[in-house]
Amino acid sequence: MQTLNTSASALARLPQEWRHWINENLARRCEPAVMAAVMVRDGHFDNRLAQAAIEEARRAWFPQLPPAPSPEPRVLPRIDTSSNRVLAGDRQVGIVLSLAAPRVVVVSDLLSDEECDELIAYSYDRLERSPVVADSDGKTQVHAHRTSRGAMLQRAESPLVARIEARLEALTGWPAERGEGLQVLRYEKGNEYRPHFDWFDPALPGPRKHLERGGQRVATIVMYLSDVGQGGGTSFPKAGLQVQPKKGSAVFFLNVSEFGEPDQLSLHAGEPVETGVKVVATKWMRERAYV
Ligand SMILES: O=C(O)CCC(=O)C(=O)O
Ligand SMILES: [Fe+2]
Repeated sequence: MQTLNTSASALARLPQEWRHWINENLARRCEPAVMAAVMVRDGHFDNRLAQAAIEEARRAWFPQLPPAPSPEPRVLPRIDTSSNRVLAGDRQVGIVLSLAAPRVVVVSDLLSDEECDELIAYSYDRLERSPVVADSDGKTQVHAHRTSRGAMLQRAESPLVARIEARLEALTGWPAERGEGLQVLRYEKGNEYRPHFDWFDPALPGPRKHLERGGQRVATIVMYLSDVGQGGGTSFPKAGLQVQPKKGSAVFFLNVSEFGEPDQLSLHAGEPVETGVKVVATKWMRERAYV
């Protein structure tokens, strides 16, 4: 990733072809936020730099266009990591690890063994090969990068599901309504979820469609419903961090920066399971109500 000093002229620091590209796209009335997303994805520029350069170009070349609203810090899901225990509604949860960037928190004792077993049994008959979102049209499709089987649950579809969602709401301060239903995933030997982002790329037509309903996926919590023999960790390659599944524990992470923009550091993977079976329940938290 190119991170350049944004205090001097951001525009002057860009390669000429990118200055041209900005000029052409401003002329086409392209949205600055989408332009910045393309620059991050294809030019590997820092988001701040891309935004500063686009705004500078607008002022210099297209003063008649309105300025892009300056990004403001967002209220995001958060877990209180000021002590080693936190009350999550009906249950005391342990804080095991807290990382600043990317923001990752590992918690223990989020679910009881009985709750884990009940959720596995409850969803077992509904498991189907897990899909990914296509870049072109946003439809879901199976892909070699994601080989687990999974079941998409509705919010509050059973008393157990509702209880877990209420606990997550208390833990993260994020209303259950601003989130998709739980997704139970089962990984058998060799199954994995290769490195990916949970955020939708606003620069791609398919994922962009998913932003219309509920906005960005701002945070994720992956709850481990089983232990696993070997392999199967949740890894964050850009942070050199790996979290090994432990029944009842969970890993929470933010997918966006404090300004709500896609965070490149949030890249993560479900490593291939070598022995045993890994079962998780993922909750994707959205910017707004997901209805
Ligand atoms: O299985 C894992 O450890 C990660 C799952 C994941 O990344 C997801 O469900 O988005
Ligand atoms: Fe993920």
